[in-house]
Amino acid sequence: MSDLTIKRRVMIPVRAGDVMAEFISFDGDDSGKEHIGIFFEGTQGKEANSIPLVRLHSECLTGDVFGSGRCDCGEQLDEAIDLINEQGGYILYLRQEGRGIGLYAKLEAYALQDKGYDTYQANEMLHLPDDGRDFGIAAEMLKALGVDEVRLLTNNPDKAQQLIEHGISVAELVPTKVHVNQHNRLYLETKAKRKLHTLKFD
Ligand SMILES: Nc1nc2c(ncn2[C@@H]2O[C@H](COP(=O)(O)OP(=O)(O)OP(=O)(O)O)[C@@H](O)[C@H]2O)c(=O)[nH]1
Ligand SMILES: [Zn+2]
Repeated sequence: MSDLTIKRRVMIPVRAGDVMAEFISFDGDDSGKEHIGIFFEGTQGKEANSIPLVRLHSECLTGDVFGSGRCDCGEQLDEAIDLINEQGGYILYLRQEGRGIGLYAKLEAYALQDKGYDTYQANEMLHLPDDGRDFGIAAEMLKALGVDEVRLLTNNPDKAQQLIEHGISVAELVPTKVHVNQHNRLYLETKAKRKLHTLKFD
């Protein structure tokens, strides 16, 4: 049983009102992180996809809000809104900035990357975990939402693994596009090598 319960559901017209999204808060998460569920009803109708498309999106202020070219988070979030608004499902916006190390530490890691270290070496030099994220909270959020089976939008097999370990069925892995630019190629290649992300480059 999940200890999380839904606290509030509020409709917010996003993308300048083009897309209706329901933002959902939760009670019962001791971390105080304020993870958010975002529900999209789906423009294709319920019959098209009975299993919700779900993205576990780790917060990235630089990418999500400012469109940073150092990563692909902003583009992935846009892609997720497009697809999930069509097909119906949820974005779980997880407050796991910098793969869980926080924004200030991510900036420290970026400063080291500017000296030639890769993303994972930089975290090691800061004595921080290369990935401090626990996706168990996402499974609890899904259970509170009454969702026990998902189609998961990700290139990160660890997310699916962790959901399954916490009792959520993953019916399908839906890959995200590879949003490569002149700044983030090394970051994406490192991710593919170190984290077994399934990224297909041109
Ligand atoms: N520590 C650290 N975190 C980063 C760096 N670049 C991006 N991030 C964070 O990485 C998180 C996104 O995770 P990724 O590993 O890019 O992708 P993923 O979410 O595991 O996998 P996908 O579902 O395929 O997108 C966000 O929280 C970003 O803030 C970096 O250089 N160092
Ligand atoms: Zn990012």
